[in-house]
Amino acid sequence: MDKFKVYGPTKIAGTVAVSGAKNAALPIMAAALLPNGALTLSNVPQLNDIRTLAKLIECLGARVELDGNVAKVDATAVDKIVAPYELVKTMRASILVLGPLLARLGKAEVSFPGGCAIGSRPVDLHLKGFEAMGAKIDIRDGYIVAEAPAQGLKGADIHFDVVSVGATENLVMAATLANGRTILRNAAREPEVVDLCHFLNAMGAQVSGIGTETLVIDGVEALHGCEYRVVADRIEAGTFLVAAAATRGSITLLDAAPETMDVVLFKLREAGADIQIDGTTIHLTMNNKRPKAVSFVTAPHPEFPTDMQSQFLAMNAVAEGTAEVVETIFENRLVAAQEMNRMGAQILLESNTAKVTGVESLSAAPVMATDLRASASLVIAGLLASGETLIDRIYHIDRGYESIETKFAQLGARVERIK
Ligand SMILES: CC(=O)N[C@H]1[C@@H](OP(=O)(O)OP(=O)(O)OC[C@H]2O[C@@H](n3ccc(=O)[nH]c3=O)[C@H](O)[C@@H]2O)O[C@H](CO)[C@@H](O)[C@@H]1O
Ligand SMILES: C=C(OP(=O)(O)O)C(=O)O
Repeated sequence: MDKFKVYGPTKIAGTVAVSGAKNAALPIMAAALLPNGALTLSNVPQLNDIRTLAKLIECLGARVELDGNVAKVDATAVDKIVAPYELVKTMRASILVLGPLLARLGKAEVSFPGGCAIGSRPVDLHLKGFEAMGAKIDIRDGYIVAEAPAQGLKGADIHFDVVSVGATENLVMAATLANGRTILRNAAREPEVVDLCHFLNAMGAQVSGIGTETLVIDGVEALHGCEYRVVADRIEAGTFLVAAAATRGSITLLDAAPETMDVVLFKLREAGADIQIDGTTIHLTMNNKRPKAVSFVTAPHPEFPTDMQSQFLAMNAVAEGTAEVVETIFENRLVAAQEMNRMGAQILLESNTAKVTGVESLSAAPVMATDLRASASLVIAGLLASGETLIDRIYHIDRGYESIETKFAQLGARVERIK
């Protein structure tokens, strides 16, 4: 299993380009099962999760070509309905083939998904939504076995009890080819959901209310191929900005989507960062100052994203003052705190709250990455610590960050992969 050796302390300084968003590219590739005709997707990040999803849609009968950051997909011949455990187990987003398969072929058998161990992550909202559209759902041998009525899924008025990115995505995809109108209430408004909806419309779908909590989808007969560019990754961008802020450094991010990052930019400014935005370029400098501790509560978009919580925890660990970080989305997502404490941080965990008292500096220790963003936060902690921090289980990072060690090298930091 690969490890990272991070050399610290170091200060981030330099320019780096932001990749396409993993969490937009994944649903978009699942939605690529919907149309008759060829698709060309650009700005697709080169990640293990993308390769896994490519394999998954290939095994359902799609033709997929991954070439650098371009994915060509032709799902005209899709005819298989089983998404097998071996592919689905590593990745949460695999559940997103369920909606497109049901809409396109009227049947699907999808293994229960894996993904980061950040909580129990049920899929009840997805299944309830499909049932409201007329599907029959059974659970057999660890698989979700779903079947649409003979005449196809029917439009429905669905209210989500909890805001769910995945359930919104799955249902919006299924609704594009359903009979009649579907209304999704209390829908997720994350930029990745917005990007998926724009992609669906580029293929001829009729989705309105995009970016609001009520999505209205009028089913169409068929979707067609198109060319589409995936939105920039706001979480990758945020991760590099926090690394710069925590290390009292400066950074220029190219190809970013600052309009998707309001609350993160706001919190970084509260921490003392000087941030300038020029189109898709973001400049941040700390003017060599220590960051100030910032408190926040994670919640669905447009509130503070849970996927940025651990990185801010690392910054708070060395910030001036104290902060309270409350995680409301996933019950097991503050685990990086314990690893940071082993590096000298002072973080007190009480249920879903982390109370952080900033210390002057951290010291290197062997640590274990337990999920994707926790891993990224441990890299940031490693940059802050004096000595060589060895991070185990970095396969999580490879699921979600394109060439992270190369990008850190461009920023003057030494993050070495040990095979
Ligand atoms: C591949 C992808 O895009 N992953 C993102 C997606 O995950 P994912 O789509 O899994 O997250 P959801 O938005 O669905 O989860 C939000 C909350 O709803 C709960 N829930 C969800 C579905 C369901 O059927 N029942 C239920 O109770 C979850 O347990 C969680 O507490 O959104 C999360 C929240 O922004 C992000 O952290 C993940 O990075
Ligand atoms: C939790 C994440 O990913 P996944 O939903 O794929 O586990 C993430 O991107 O931070």
